[in-house]
Amino acid sequence: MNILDKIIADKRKEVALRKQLIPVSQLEQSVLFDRKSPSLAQALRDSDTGIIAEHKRRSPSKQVINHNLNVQDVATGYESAGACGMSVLTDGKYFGGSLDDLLLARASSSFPLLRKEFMIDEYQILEAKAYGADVILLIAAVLSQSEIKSLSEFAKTQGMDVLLEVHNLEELQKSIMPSLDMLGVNNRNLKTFEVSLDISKTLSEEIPDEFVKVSESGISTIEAIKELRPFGYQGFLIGENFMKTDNPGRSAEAFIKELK
Ligand SMILES: O=P(O)(O)OC[C@@H](O)[C@@H](O)c1c[nH]c2ccccc12
Repeated sequence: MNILDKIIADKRKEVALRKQLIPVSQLEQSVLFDRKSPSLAQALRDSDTGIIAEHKRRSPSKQVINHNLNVQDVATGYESAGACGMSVLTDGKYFGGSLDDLLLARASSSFPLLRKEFMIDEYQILEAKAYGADVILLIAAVLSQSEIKSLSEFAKTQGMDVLLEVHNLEELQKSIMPSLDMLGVNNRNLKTFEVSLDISKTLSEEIPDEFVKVSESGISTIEAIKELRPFGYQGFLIGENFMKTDNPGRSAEAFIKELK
């Protein structure tokens, strides 16, 4: 079993239990449920920098990134740095995150928040909303075409933006559909952890113009972004490069300033 299969097997068990613990009717009572979600896709279109900054304590590829931070400070820092939005890892076992991280980020910011999670069930979309997210991620490597369709259409009925992530042409071709807002190319292979920006470059021409193009992972320099922009990318998802520092907000601020 590769790591991605393991993550999904664990996630199925987790979601089954969560559904029993907190029924949908209770999620819908969240005061955050009736918020109007700001659009990340629109923020990226309107931006001249396009940074989506991530909160990630650890990952299967890097055991420890940073365990000393407070997610509220990170959210405040990213927002005042001028990031278009923030991605919050909510998976506990592999990434050290939680739904509470999302809630705490929401409590101290008002920019678009992406729930970074392995989504396999509509229930998780309602959870995302109840805990303050505006955007969901769908990963083509772990979903069928019909799952992508039903989950993305459901998210749209909830007023949320959808970022669909691919890593190769086959995943991209099965995924293109009108219920997506952004297409993300993950430069990291989630099965082998190999990173190459060339993936973003080669897949870019296959992404129709109506979607906002996002390049994800392994971005640590201004040069990388300048290299990717001519391929049509308007969004850049950056985690480790900010999170490995003592003050991710300040690191993001310096990065964004230099990019302008
Ligand atoms: O830390 P990086 O290399 O800047 O990467 C951020 C983000 O792209 C990465 O965390 C990510 C992209 N797709 C994912 C799917 C699940 C978990 C994590 C991810």
